[in-house]
Amino acid sequence: MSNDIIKLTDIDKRFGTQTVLDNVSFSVSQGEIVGLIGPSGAGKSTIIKIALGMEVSDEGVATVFGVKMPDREVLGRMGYMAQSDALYEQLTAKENLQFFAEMKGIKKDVLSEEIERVAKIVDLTADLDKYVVGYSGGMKRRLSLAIAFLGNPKLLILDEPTVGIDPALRRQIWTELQAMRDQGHTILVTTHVMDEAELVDRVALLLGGRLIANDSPKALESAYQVTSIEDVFLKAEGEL
Ligand SMILES: Nc1ncnc2c1ncn2[C@@H]1O[C@H](COP(=O)(O)OP(=O)(O)OP(=O)(O)O)[C@@H](O)[C@H]1O
Repeated sequence: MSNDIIKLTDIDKRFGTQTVLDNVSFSVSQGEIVGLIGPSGAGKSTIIKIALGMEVSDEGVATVFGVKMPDREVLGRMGYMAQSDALYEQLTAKENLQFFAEMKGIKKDVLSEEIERVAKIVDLTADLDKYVVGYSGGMKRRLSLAIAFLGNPKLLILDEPTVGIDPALRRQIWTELQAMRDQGHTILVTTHVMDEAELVDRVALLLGGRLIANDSPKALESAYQVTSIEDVFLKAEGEL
């Protein structure tokens, strides 16, 4: 059996006359962190939405855990963090976590413990009783991330999870993502932060609607004869 957790095959996506994805095939295997990078508007969020079944491709097939998307049961098995926060601003952070935990079917007897666990990862323990309307942008991002972590899902799909988060906490979050990976979890993450792209197992570089590179950071740096993913990105962009 294949160990592809996410598998996109021959995906084309158009919005009106604009081709956003052009014959993109892409997979994420069990136990790896894949970083999806590319300039703004390259189609990263669209790939994620197609994997989740939130957008329908014009051509091609998207499966997650071997099941064609969208599928309610599969969605319940993953943690997803969208690019814009979908939070209840008039509730406290703890109430938001309680609500999403119940939606995920987390049992009442472990609820408090689970909320404490995810809040700690994103350093929100002291702010759990505050109303989200008073949260800063970075705090809202952290709360969204904590929601994605609820239930310790086997698959995490994170669209720009660290925007607005300060460097020390970003590092802490990446350490956690790598620990999850080491326990066999699978993570697909988009990022604009190039030093984060150095921390993934595989970088998928999207340019002009096509997947133009898909390899480990070290292999890409060597293929492009540069010393950082940022330079891979710049060189690839210049070559297009
Ligand atoms: N629902 C939609 N209707 C029309 N055009 C869309 C829609 N969604 C995305 N697009 C267009 O598709 C292209 C890719 O968008 P997408 O959000 O996937 O890019 P991205 O790589 O995630 O960008 P960013 O890094 O800025 O988040 C953009 O040109 C965007 O304007």
